[in-house]
Amino acid sequence: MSAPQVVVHRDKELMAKAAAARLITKIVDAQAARGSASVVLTGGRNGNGLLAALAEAPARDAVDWSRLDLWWGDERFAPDGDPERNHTQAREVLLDSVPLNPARVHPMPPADGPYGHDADAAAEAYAIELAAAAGPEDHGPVPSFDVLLLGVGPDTHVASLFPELPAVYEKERTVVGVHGAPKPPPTRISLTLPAIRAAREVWLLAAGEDKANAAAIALSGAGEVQAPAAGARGRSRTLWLLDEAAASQLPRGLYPPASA
Ligand SMILES: O=C(O)[C@H](O)[C@@H](O)[C@H](O)[C@H](O)COP(=O)(O)O
Repeated sequence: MSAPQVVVHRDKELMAKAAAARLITKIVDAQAARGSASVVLTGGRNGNGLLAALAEAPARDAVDWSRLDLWWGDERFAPDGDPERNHTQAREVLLDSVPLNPARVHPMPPADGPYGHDADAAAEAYAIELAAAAGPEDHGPVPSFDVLLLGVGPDTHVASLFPELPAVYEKERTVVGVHGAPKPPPTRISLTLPAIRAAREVWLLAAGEDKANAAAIALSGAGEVQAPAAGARGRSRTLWLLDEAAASQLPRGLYPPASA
């Protein structure tokens, strides 16, 4: 597992733009090297902020959108099209305005789909879909995602893995149903830490004063059960993208701010 790198930007707007530019380059390079790219999206303000910046990026269409595989790190278990769903929000800010191949876009099952209101069955179905997309060169029953994006909660949660709740202890399954999440809605679907750690690169996004404590805890050696963000590591890279407010409690000696 790669040790975290930290890049600090002046504010959340610049962080979103810089992260979008970084993601475009990563996707273009992966497509040049392997013919396609795979990215795992995250929900929340910072995750959607990155997608909105991507939609406006001058280099946006350097990406061959038809050869991009999109997955989700977590989902609020709500009916298809519900404004609360991460998939709905991603469509609104970016996905509906770029020429993706729908067969390569993999939203997590909605609550009114084939699994009804059974989040655990929906999670199992997504795990099967991931396993079907994995190849012999991949690390376990998930594809080797080029970039797995994660927003970070003020309690250090990532995806829908909340401190000390059952999902963060999962070591075998790649996708689980989440019940009683402290961040509404209470019922969710989430990749587990083993699935997150199969990614080539994991990028964690945190902006704002309310994330400063979480970033400091996760980057100062906390355990993954108490601080799930601390367990979100990529195989070859773990990158924290912060604004100055979210970086304000980091031990300066460890992570001097990079260029703003
Ligand atoms: O479904 C969700 O809510 C997200 O996937 C969640 O993990 C989010 O990324 C964090 O809670 C940070 O959210 P903010 O960026 O809005 O603080």
